[in-house]
Amino acid sequence: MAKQRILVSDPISDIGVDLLRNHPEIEVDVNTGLSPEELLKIIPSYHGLIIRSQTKVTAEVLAAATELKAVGRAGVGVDNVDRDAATNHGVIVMNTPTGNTISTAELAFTLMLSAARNIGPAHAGVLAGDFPAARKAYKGIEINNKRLAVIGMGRIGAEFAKRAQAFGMTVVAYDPFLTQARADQLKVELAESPDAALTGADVVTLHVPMTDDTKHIINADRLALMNKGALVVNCARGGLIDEAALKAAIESGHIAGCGLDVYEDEPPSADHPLFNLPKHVSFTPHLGASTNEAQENVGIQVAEQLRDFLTTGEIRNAINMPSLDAAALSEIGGYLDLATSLGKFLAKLGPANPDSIRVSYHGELAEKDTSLISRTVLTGYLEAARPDGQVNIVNSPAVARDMGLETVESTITAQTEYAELIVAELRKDGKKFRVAGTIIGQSPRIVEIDHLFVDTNIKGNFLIVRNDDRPGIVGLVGSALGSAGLNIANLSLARNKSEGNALNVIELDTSPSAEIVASLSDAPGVLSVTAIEI
Ligand SMILES: NC(=O)C1=CN([C@@H]2O[C@H](COP(=O)(O)OP(=O)(O)OC[C@H]3O[C@@H](n4cnc5c(N)ncnc54)[C@H](O)[C@@H]3O)[C@@H](O)[C@H]2O)C=CC1
Ligand SMILES: O=C(O)C(=O)COP(=O)(O)O
Repeated sequence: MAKQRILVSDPISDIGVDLLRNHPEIEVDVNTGLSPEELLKIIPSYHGLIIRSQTKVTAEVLAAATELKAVGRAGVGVDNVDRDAATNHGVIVMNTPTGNTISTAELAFTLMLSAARNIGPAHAGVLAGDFPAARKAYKGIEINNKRLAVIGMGRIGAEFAKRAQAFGMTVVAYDPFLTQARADQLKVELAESPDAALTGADVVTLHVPMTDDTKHIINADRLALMNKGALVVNCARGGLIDEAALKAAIESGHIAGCGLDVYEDEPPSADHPLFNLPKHVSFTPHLGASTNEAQENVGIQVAEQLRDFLTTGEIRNAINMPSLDAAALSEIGGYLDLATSLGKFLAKLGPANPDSIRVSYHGELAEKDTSLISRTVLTGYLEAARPDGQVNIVNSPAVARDMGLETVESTITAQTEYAELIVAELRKDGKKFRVAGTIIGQSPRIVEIDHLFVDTNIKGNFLIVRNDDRPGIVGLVGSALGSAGLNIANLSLARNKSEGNALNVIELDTSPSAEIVASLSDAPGVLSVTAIEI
């Protein structure tokens, strides 16, 4: 295998970089602080890209990244990656969701306390020699017995809530994906809307991803619902807050102040409107994940994830693919080659312009997570149409969707004569065409083509011959192949008695020429000949 080249374009821990450097199949370049133009220029030669929040992985970068297979985000937020473009280009995007949870929760909590107690302005006052003036100016707010609204009760939100409860706050959460059971476990009140959470709140802290739905989730109307003298804390993403509305609410005296780690535009300019407020403000430069511990965690995790994906195909923490850890990969890995082959057989033998592609599972396989096998069948099918590497397991569902091809997966526990069976089927205008395969011993086999039982390898040069079911035709085909110097490695015959025809799956040592395929097609009694190379 040629070496996999990884570019690390934002600073990650040395331990993570060394882990990649020490792998014999990986070559790593650390090149941080690149301009967008510089990144565009060098990205075409890399298979993997490791980033934090600075590097913008735009549609333009992804279009230029012709060899790129994976982007690894050492951290949580992937709003700096054009996820749809990545998926369309077949690039997997992974993050490291757990490594910086505690650090970020701790910083957000610190920002709340700092804003409440004027730590920033008071510190500056002491250093400026204004001790008595600072003592007078910076009377604070207690958080004990106050009502905290947490918007987004995921990993960081939950850690913040635990700390707040320990400090005597009552907690209300708005998170449409939070179950009542989890809310009960966390001992938090569950609000039905952001408005309900904010009404009567003394502090709000934000822990949601930045999406079209969450942009400006904190606006003038919602700030007005909070209690007078409330605080706003944001350690998630700047765009969650309408900063102009926040500034106006603080200036009006309704909101006391804010603790912010993130800004609508980063880096913010020195004359950012919120920076000239006199008190109850605390600002940090996007430091949530910047601790020794968090950086070591996410640096190691991202390096391991990228290494494993590029060298073994294991998928962890992907945001545009189902994940597949080593255990699951070893459980279904053997079926992936079979799945590719089923897809390719469908493409060559099935009807043109089908309406849908279906994959169904019989036997024990029906109880496993088969989503990657189904994707692989689909990918094998679509690769036949786009053999230039444009389709892979990441983008095949999107490609199918764009083509209007419906994809269906089903599991059928009814037994077949095989312990496990994968059936891949194309449907068009109500008509069905199917190919089925299984693993016999250690060996994946195609065992059925269009309801006729065969037994053949999944890879090789195949000639699929349909002919009248009468004497002499197999001999005729065999001698024609022999005269063309083509050696038969395996032959599987099936007959369709009711229709009076037969199917031969002939495996050859070398691929047949177009001329021999054409001349066999014209032979008497031969109905069709298809060459498939897998
Ligand atoms: N300042 C910094 O350096 C850091 C910032 N972050 C940011 O913190 C945020 C949260 O991170 P985690 O807690 O690890 O993520 P998470 O995925 O564990 O939690 C996010 C929560 O938001 C909820 N959610 C999604 N859409 C929502 C909506 N429309 N309204 C309300 N809730 C919604 C989800 O159900 C989930 O529970 C992310 O945006 C991440 O980018 C994370 C780490 C460091
Ligand atoms: O993990 C996140 O979402 C963060 O915002 C951390 O960003 P950073 O890796 O410090 O650039």
